[in-house]
Amino acid sequence: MIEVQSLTQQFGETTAVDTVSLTINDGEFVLITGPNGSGKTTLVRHFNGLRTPTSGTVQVNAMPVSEDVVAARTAVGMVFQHPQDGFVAATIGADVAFGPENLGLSHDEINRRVTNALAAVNLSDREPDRIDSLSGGEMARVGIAGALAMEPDHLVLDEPFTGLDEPARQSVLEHLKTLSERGTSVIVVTHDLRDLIDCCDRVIAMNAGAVAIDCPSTDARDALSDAAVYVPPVSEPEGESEPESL
Ligand SMILES: Nc1ncnc2c1ncn2[C@@H]1O[C@H](COP(=O)(O)OP(=O)(O)OP(=O)(O)O)[C@@H](O)[C@H]1O
Repeated sequence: MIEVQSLTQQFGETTAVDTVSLTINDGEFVLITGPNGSGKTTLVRHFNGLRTPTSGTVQVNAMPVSEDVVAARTAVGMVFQHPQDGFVAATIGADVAFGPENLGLSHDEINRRVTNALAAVNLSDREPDRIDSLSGGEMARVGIAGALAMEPDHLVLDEPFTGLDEPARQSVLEHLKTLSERGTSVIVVTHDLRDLIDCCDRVIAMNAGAVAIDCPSTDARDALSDAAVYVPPVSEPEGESEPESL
């Protein structure tokens, strides 16, 4: 469980996160949406201690993040945009294996995790390929695979679908649904609600650092439409979405 209590993050005059309290239960699939600059990324960076709160607390699995950042980083996997900044190895296979290797797992277990993670992002059998030969979308998929291979209790993905083609998007989405059904909390920060809204359990919309909407996914279309957030229909082709506003 991730519990956020009265979390505030100030950057100079800017209040990026404003007194946010929320709980994310094990196995919940949560979308966090909202306009640019509404505080989504700053909020989720607190889930594994990448930021220090101005005030308030975050607890992961009942342990304050500030008291055990290592435990929080083990429990909460993060996938950010620009994964190339975090690559540590020359090939896809070596990079995805790097995290599990550091957990001291057996060779067979590492292989199992790498194989599953690469299958989830449609990169099966690409272990030997050099990272520096990949396209942007392929790099994004390797970044996701690296986090999946860690099999964290909670998985946070910030705009994970940017640059992914539709088969890769569907494959990752299916994998995230399965993870959540098996008890992993999945938290996706996105502007691209499309079919995600029908796959998740809950939608949180932020505005000006605060939680503006927090509702079950079944109520989300009405709630977001009342708040003037544009939700494209499921069948709408890519590229025809209008920007959302809140
Ligand atoms: N390191 C920082 N230093 C100063 N201001 C920051 C920093 N990080 C974020 N901010 C500010 O905090 C506010 C919230 O930013 P944040 O990136 O959390 O929003 P977001 O909802 O994730 O936006 P986007 O949809 O554009 O990714 C913005 O006004 C941003 O400029």
